[in-house]
Amino acid sequence: MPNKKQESSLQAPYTFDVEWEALMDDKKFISAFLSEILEEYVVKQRWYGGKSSKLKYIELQEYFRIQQKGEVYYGLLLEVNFEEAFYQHYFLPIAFVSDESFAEKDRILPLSIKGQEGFIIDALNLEAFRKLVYERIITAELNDTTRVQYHHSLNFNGEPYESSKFMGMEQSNTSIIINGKSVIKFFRRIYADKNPDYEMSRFLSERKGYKNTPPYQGSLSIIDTDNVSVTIALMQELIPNQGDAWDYMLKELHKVFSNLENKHINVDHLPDVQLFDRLKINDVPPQIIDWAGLNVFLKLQTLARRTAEMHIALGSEFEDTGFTPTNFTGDYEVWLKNRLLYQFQNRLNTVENNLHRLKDLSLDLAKEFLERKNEIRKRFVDFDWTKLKGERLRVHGDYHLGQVLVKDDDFYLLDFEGEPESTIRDRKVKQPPLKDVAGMFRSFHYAVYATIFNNEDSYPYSRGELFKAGEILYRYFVGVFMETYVDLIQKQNINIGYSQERIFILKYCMLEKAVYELGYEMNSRPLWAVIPLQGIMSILNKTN
Ligand SMILES: Nc1ncnc2c1ncn2[C@@H]1O[C@H](COP(=O)(O)OP(=O)(O)O)[C@@H](O)[C@H]1O
Ligand SMILES: O=P(O)(O)O[C@H]1O[C@H](CO)[C@@H](O[C@H]2O[C@H](CO)[C@@H](O)[C@H](O)[C@H]2O)[C@H](O)[C@H]1O
Repeated sequence: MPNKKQESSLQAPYTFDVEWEALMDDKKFISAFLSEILEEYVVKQRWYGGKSSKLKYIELQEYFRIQQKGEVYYGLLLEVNFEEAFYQHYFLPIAFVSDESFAEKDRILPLSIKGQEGFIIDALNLEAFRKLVYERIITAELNDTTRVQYHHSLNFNGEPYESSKFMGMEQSNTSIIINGKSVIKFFRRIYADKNPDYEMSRFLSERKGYKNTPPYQGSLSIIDTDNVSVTIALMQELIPNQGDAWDYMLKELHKVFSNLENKHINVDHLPDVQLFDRLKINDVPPQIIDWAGLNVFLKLQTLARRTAEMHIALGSEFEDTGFTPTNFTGDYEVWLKNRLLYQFQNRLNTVENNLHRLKDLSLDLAKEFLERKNEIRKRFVDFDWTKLKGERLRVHGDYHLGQVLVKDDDFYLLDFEGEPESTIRDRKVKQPPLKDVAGMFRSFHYAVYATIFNNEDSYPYSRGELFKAGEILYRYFVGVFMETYVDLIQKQNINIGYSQERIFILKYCMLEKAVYELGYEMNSRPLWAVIPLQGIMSILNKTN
């Protein structure tokens, strides 16, 4: 493939004799802007997901105008090409400002156009831009047939714009809070399709009236040159909250582990239970309730109820083929195995190449992971669709405690974009709903081990005892969640399979998730790789 990197042609001070409205048609500007300016700018952004690969060149895939009453901004769709022979698309909205005080952050380029000095900046920094997008959404025509399409839900009457600010959370997209009541999430990584977050948000809240996700309010999408609708932004109601369920769980677990000492608990005397056994609260032994407290189990029941209700809504569609439930098939089996074996090979390579970055327990577990590769591979191959009687549905796809907001005594489910590594098509494939449940169980396991590793010194127990107590607690969490989830979903006639099928799918999906997580952690926070490694071994070592 020819290297498209352009020769340097843009000289500071960057001066152009065209209006801002015509700048994007200036080929000299475009080629220099992409190769000299954006290549440096993009790689430094929090939202840029190509940091572990080598950028080759950037192309402008397309651009569109975001405009109102003579006020013009450009939405750029950038195609970032990598030396490793793949590419990613990113959305970057740009504005030209002549007042330096508007260009304090995310300044991309100083330039002079038609004698007017100023800066190109990321338009999201500009209140006028955020206001414009909000106003265009709330005043959108019902059937917008233009290329840049704004949409608002008929359930939503947008109030006049008053204020906006960045959400300010650690996130891979960029969310803006409007009037303290709405959130507009501008997707940064763009796929040539409707974003699953948009599709699921609209389907669940607008079409099915599911209450425990932020109601869909509106969106911005473009019709690209191939006539495909590409989601650029999603607007939802802001849910006032007390943080996410991950932080909530870590606080609860710290109390539970501290109780080991406070309540003089001998870990060897804690009653145990089989993983996946269904438990009503009354089935949880008094010693366990005394140790962990009743509240956390009640909360898990609520979370299980909200999860089941989400799947009941997702399984109740009979018209829109993107959502209608379906069965297991041979094609699904081939797709699944190909994907998982490819992912597993990638994880083996990542671990092999990064062993030098691991030590102590991580290193021991990573070596065991490599030694047991054939056993793991066999588990992935051991999937026979003819034995499975349950349904497949559209699912959350990346369900974990960090995707759940805590509000009073209830939970709200967020971020239906799916696993960041999967292709957009793979994210829309219907899956057993237990895949989400398995994701949540992995998250419980994560939270248990994160609590132990974060606070080990403050619990006067050996690591072996803490692991043992943690695994027991985890099994009770799983059991209580299972009982509420399975009971509710079966009452609503969603077929998640017979008892052995359910356990098979949960184990299969948990191994899949833990292997996925191993790659995620090795790439983003290697110190955490010990948690999925511990999870993989705990799944492999379970005999039943
Ligand atoms: N509608 C909402 N109401 C309240 N907080 C929200 C809402 N949407 C997102 N958030 C907050 O922003 C964070 C990031 O949102 P998320 O959709 O997960 O973005 P990303 O896809 O960029 O990770 C969430 O964890 C949550 O704390
Ligand atoms: O929230 P994202 O959609 O970006 O999901 C990615 O990042 C998650 C971490 O923030 C990662 O989740 C893993 O770590 C969580 C604790 O931080 C834990 O609760 C999850 O169970 C575990 O999978 C997720 O896998 C990744 O896709």
